[in-house]
Amino acid sequence: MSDRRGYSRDGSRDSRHSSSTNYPQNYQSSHRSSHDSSRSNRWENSSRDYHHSEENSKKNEHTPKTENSTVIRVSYDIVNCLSARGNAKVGELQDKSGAQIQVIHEDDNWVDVGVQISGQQEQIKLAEKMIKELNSSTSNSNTNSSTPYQSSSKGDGTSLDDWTFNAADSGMKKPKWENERQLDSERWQKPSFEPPRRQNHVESESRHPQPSANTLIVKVPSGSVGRIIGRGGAKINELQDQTGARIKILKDDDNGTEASIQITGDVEKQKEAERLIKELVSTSSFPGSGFSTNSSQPHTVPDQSDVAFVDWGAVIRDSKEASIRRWANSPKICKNFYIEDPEVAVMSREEVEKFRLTHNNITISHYKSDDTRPIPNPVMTFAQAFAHYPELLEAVQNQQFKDPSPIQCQAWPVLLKGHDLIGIAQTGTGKTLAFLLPALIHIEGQPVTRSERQGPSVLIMAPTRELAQQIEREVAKFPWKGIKCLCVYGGGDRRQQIGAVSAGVEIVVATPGRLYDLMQAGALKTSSVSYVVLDEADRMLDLGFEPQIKKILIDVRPDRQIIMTSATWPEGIRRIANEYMDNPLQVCVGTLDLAACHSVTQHVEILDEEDKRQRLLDFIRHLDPNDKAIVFVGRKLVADQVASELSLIGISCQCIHGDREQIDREQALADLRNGDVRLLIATDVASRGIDIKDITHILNYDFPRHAEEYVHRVGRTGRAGRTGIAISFMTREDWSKASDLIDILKEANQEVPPELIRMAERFAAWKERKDEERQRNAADMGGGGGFRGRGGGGGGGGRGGRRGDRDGGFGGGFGSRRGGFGRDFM
Ligand SMILES: Nc1ncnc2c1ncn2[C@@H]1O[C@H](COP(=O)(O)OP(=O)(O)OP(=O)(O)O)[C@@H](O)[C@H]1O
Repeated sequence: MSDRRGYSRDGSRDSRHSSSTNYPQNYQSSHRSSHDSSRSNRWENSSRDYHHSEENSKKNEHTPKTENSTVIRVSYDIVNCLSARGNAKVGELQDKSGAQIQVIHEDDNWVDVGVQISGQQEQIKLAEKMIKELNSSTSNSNTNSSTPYQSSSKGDGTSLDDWTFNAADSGMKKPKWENERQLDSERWQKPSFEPPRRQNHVESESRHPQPSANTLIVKVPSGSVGRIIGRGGAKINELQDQTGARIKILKDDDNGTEASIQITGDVEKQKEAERLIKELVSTSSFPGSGFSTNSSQPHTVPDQSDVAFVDWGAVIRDSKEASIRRWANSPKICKNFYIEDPEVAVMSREEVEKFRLTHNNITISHYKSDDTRPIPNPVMTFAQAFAHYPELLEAVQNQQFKDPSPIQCQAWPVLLKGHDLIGIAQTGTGKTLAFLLPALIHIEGQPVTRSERQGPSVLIMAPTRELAQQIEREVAKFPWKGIKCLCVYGGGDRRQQIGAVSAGVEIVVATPGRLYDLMQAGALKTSSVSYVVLDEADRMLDLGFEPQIKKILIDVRPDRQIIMTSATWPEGIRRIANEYMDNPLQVCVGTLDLAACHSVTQHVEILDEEDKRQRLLDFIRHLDPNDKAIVFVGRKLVADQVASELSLIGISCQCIHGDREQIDREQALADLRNGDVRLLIATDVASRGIDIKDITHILNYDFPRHAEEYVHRVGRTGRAGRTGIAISFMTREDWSKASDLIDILKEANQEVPPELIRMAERFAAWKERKDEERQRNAADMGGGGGFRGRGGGGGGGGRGGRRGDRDGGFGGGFGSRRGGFGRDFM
């Protein structure tokens, strides 16, 4: 009988292995994660626990636990706390409670925020209790602060100290290897529910003011508080980063018209923060945005009429001029190396349009409307781009590529002409080579000889170590003129990296954090850098690298050439483009909407959480021995659990996530690349850029939090013109993501399961009901205006132009994607 849930290579479901209960040979060895004895102990221990948990699950067979979901409403203070440091607290609470916790950001609600908790009843209860504790720890520190936490379910008042015991007593699975972790990490120590470090710091300062930590209290209209906090705390974090002061929302006044903002730090920082807050409040559409200050320190704070508003336009102009002055005496650089091939030059307009259309609809446009420079025609062959660099052409031809990919056809003329470029093309379509070959020519063509330069000429920034290493590997495929490339990333040997930089390299590929670190230490000089690439720029912003990127770019000469590439182009990244690029040309292949690679067949399965494990086994069972698959999960803990459980039943696999040692992460990818294992369990640390050509299947075991991540995960298969299959498990907790997924499936002409459509409809109806309820509540409160009133003009800001930025949609996780969202889940 056919197993209707099997998938064949061409994407159709088949029954090839339905009668077999054995796993393919390749999946029968043990889990290859061990490089040291402690780790192998860990897997041995987990083996015992796995069997133990199997016994438990057998015992529980007749008392199935149902997945539930509840939504509680919490204040922005709590959300700040939850989402700070890349949602560290959410990850921690999820790990501890076993529940899924998701903040539901609503566009037009500045009053409070819904937090959805899903899982087993006891998990929900536990998570709720912990959030509640979090709430009280936050509100305790906010003297006189009211407690805006409301919950639809009751807490029993058990203290957190009890929780450690409750977790064990509740029968929650806690394998031995996790206990082992308890010894060397704080993860399983008695839970501490302090707010993240920065907030903590504020609190301790406010309780015990120190001479250097001055405190300034600023009054603002209550209705403007939401704007100061920003979505998920994004604005307040930005203000803190920008000024160095610590900012805390204290409370409403008695009649709810004013709120107090506490600013801590030295006087200059306070003033700067106050000025920015004032500007923010004054530019809001809140009527009568009064503003008052009251400081515990002797410095006088002018009232509103005395404070001059900052002309940011002028500030930016000044800073640009200062930068030009700073670099005025630097040697000239050359950016235009383009000699247009005669065949390309004579292409008629119609021919150019036809070529672009038939090459996956290449579009190219000026990014800024007042830019009128001519747009170069695309090249059609490698020779048309590189005939003047025969050795480079030979290196390309050695790769046996048939033709340039569409992004390469159009990007090469643009980059060789010296323009800045925004390059958006589907996953696996050769974006790396698109920026790399012009980079090599740029390095070689500078007037200052390589030996006279003060450091590298090309900086390539990438969001993850693995992607940085992959780019380095791609560079190595094109040896030319002895150009050297170095990859630096956090987790690598810093001293060795410094030594290698000092020895002289032309290209540095780096993650922004380590790059900035080396620059700060004076080990890496950027005075000769004239070509900068931000690869997967949107992801770098998600991971909170924006401050480092900005600081790095300040230290690079302003007339440099900049390239940004990605398969997805959310709103946040446009800001960086506007700020740092010089009239870029934007090349887009395919649609600018989120689009998965069309050579991937996409399937969606709607199931219950508890059925996932079985379906995973079915999936593995139906793989061919030559297939290779990545199974994406949402959390590091789940990655470990799945990998260990598979290994225990004889299925060989590797595992990669952000908590693993760098050497293990590298080994995991190497094993998959070499075919030593054919199955990789991964978090989103592997969702971008990883280029392993023969990956045939992607399984989204946990559905991703953002539409962009869906597109990138799916893009690990079907690369460079191959085909692939992606299967996504969705549970009802993922209902907020259904609509965006439908759009992506439709765009790629994929089958849309009716169940998915119903899921999207149910979510839309729920959202509409909630909106109406909120409107009714606001009307009952007399139109808002108080702290808890509607913020008026503040709503809607920051909505991405891309679907993936929709809150309540894919972004239904934490809307604040800055400040390191992804990191703790990777
Ligand atoms: N013109 C080409 N023809 C065939 N293969 C190519 C061509 N250019 C690059 N490749 C290969 O295609 C693979 C994917 O390229 P690359 O990693 O640059 O894709 P990408 O667009 O950056 O994908 P992602 O968005 O997933 O990072 C690489 O192995 C690369 O060597």
